[in-house]
Amino acid sequence: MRRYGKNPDEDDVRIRPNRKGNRPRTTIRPKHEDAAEGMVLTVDRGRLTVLVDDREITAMKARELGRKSAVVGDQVAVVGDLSGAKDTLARIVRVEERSSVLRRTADDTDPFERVVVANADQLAIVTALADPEPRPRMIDRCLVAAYDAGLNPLLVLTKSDLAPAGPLLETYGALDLDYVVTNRDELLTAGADEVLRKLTGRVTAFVGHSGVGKTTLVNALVERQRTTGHVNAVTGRGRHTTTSALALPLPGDAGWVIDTPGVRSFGLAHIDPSRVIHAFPDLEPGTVDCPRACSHDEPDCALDEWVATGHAEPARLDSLRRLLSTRERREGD
Ligand SMILES: Nc1nc2c(ncn2[C@@H]2O[C@H](COP(=O)(O)OP(=O)(O)OP(=O)(O)O)[C@@H](O)[C@H]2O)c(=O)[nH]1
Ligand SMILES: [Zn+2]
Repeated sequence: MRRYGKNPDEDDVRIRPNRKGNRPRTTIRPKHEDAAEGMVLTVDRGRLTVLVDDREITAMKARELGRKSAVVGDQVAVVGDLSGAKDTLARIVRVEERSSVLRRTADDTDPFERVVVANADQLAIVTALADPEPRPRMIDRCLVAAYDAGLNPLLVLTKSDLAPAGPLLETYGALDLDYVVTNRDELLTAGADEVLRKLTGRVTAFVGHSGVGKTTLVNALVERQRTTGHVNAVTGRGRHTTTSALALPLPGDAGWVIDTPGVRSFGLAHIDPSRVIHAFPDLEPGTVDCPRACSHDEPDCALDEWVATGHAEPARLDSLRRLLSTRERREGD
């Protein structure tokens, strides 16, 4: 089930005045200076849905982009028919520089490494507290992917009616993670405000295994828009067509949720330990005395001394080492 808010037949799209209308034209980009900027909402076999102002436009890559791909979350420049009318097709002539990339490494079922989402700043790791049982290995892998990509990890623990969150949170205590605990009844009666607070002002990519309640949660987050009257053009099209990620706006321009169906965990072969350690500012300075290309889990690693001399908590080093060791495990662990 993937429902998300809007009835595709509703024709209630509110067009806002062009917020960028008075932006001075730049002379730095002589080509396509008339291009409009937009955000990629979803990708379906070469057709991209791009939000330009408040219009959903179908576009394809211009030939000049070559092999460069545009993914969900990308800011792109589009030219051509930008009306968003049926059967029109605009062209993407430029993909703007990305502030972050969330990658998926090649695995058995998909031989290509891909960028899954661009420009996210948070990764929501959706895990049920029971049914299905939490899989700490999977959470660890997602954490490593988040740290590697420079995204803030957010643990979203669902189905709190079935089991307490305490034991799982204890496992991650040393990481001082952002988290939120929720369940379906609460979402349906009290609303999703508590979760929304963690998403406000951010672009959050959601990952989670099948059955953890991700759809229930995302629906609750997006559903509210109907009742608040903030209508968006995003959710009508392309919803059921694709396994691509899908960007959904939060009510009141509060941020974006990017659902990533089919991305249940991350292959981690591409991950560079030094980028992961960057997420451990208390440990990072201790690595200056490490041997070159230290795995940080070897006898000469300087982090043992760093912790022994009281610069950081031993539990933090344990957590870091546990995370780094997940790189050797297979996807699906
Ligand atoms: N007990 C309980 N069940 C829940 C809760 N949230 C969702 N469920 C049930 O768990 C099942 C999976 O929920 P979904 O929201 O479809 O989960 P999903 O992660 O999107 O799973 P897929 O649709 O398979 O990708 C459904 O039967 C839901 O009714 C909850 O908070 N508590
Ligand atoms: Zn080291």
